[in-house]
Amino acid sequence: MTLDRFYPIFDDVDWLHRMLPLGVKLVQLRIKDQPGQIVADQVAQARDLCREHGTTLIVNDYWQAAIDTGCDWVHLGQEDLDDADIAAIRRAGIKLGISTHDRGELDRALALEPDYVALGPVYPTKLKQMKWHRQGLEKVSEWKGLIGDLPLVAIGGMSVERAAGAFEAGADIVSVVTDITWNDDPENRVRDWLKATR
Ligand SMILES: Cc1ncc(COP(=O)(O)OP(=O)(O)O)c(N)n1
Ligand SMILES: Cc1ncsc1CCOP(=O)(O)O
Ligand SMILES: [Mg+2]
Repeated sequence: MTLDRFYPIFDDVDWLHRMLPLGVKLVQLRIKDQPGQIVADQVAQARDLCREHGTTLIVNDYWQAAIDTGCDWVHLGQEDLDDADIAAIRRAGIKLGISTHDRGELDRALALEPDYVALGPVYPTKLKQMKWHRQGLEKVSEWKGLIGDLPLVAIGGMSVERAAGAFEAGADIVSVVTDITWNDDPENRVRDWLKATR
């Protein structure tokens, strides 16, 4: 299993309807602050759409919805791990990506045998307030040295222009939100990302 190098994140399945036809092959559905039924509907729609397009879907946070709808991947942060039933996720055959920000978190993640590790924010992010301001490319290289063959996702303040540097530093995959969703022409930005990561 090889994940695509371009890993955009969207907060609603409407974005997937727009972006998957352009050739996105790896995507995260990151829903926040929605009632359970909306989450379940969105995840089920995203699953079907991703199957149609041959795209790998990663469900953020909502691991139970991912199990219930037969999804293949979830992404969990450190706080999500406090409540998640990792054994149930694994019993369902679901693969797992985990966020990390420091060595303690990386050790905790590695003990769970994740299918990828994410490091962020590589650059400052405008998406959300975080305890960490900027990890830098040096930390991307350090993380790659520590995790070896396990795929490393670089996230936080990433842009088309910054992607090559992250790959050179050791990232296998670059993940991005606002460089696309806050762009005046998100479709065109995705086309640029696809060119830069193929
Ligand atoms: C690829 C990727 N990396 C990191 C995150 C952040 O996850 P988390 O720390 O749980 O924060 P939220 O995204 O849930 O706010 C991610 N979603 N994806
Ligand atoms: C969810 C998350 N986790 C670490 S950085 C980040 C935000 C990424 O958003 P952007 O690509 O807009 O900086
Ligand atoms: Mg989370």
